[in-house]
Amino acid sequence: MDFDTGSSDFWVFSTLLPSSESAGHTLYNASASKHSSLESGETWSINYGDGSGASGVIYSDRVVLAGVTATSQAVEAATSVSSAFTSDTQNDGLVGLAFDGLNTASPSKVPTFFQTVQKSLFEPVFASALRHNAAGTYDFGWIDPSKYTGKITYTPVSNSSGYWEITANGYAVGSGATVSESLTSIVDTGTTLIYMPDDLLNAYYSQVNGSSDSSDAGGWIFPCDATLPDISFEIGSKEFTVPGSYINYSPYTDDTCYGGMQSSDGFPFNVLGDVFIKSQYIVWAPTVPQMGFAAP
Ligand SMILES: O[C@H]1CN[C@@H](c2nc(-c3ccc(C(F)(F)F)cc3)no2)C1
Repeated sequence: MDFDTGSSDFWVFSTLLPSSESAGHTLYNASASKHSSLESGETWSINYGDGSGASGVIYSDRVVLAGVTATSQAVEAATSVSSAFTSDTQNDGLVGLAFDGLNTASPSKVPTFFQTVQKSLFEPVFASALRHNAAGTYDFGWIDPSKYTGKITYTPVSNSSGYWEITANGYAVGSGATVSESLTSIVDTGTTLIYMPDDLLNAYYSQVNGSSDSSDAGGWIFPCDATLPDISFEIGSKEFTVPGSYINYSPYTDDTCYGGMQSSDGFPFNVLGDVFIKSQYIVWAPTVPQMGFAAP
């Protein structure tokens, strides 16, 4: 399952899909499930930032995820998925972890898995400990002191948009001075890269010899052997640093690489995606709402 703090639908590949769309996936079969019942009249249809999407009907069923049991969870069963989902055979559905506003169920919205279980948890929080080039973890219901160092710094979340939206107060490139700039950003585990304004990108990539904003590549590229400075974001009163090596996202040509931080120009907000999220231990507390950040 793909855990996505940028959406609020809990959906799964199902036996209701045509086999051309479900080949290679593990399928939810409501009719073979002891506790399932159709939520008649309820449908859902979602589109993601990259244009992919899925739609279907809704059952309630007993769901166990990460050892946490939802005795009656709205399970959005796909009857149609876009080709990108069919091709991503590592993924049999999405666990939306954002707020109500983004749920696509109609005519009535349905709760996310976390909304269903949060009252039963030791603490109504979940925490992400994603890692660079290594498996990460999500914890539900508790904060694991073995996964972070120092103090957790909390910052308020604005959830009126349905997203985990925070405002960073500035940034620093490498060991440079902090530039004060209000950066309204969503923190989205389902988005891979960091997306920030052009002035920040120019300040950053100007420190990378041979970098350029390439229309062919669709963003900033640089020589793969370039030394990349760290980028720090000021959240609350503290700096949270992404190691420069995380900004070397992927090879573009034999010797040029594509940046893990690209332009948010034209977006309704900036995005702190996985390139940022995996540099921190993050506590997600929807009942406040607030988020906590600590170095891993
Ligand atoms: O919409 C925003 C909400 N969070 C971001 C997000 N995007 C996806 C996604 C997952 C899998 C695929 C596919 F398998 F390749 F199709 C595509 C998109 N999951 O979260 C963007």
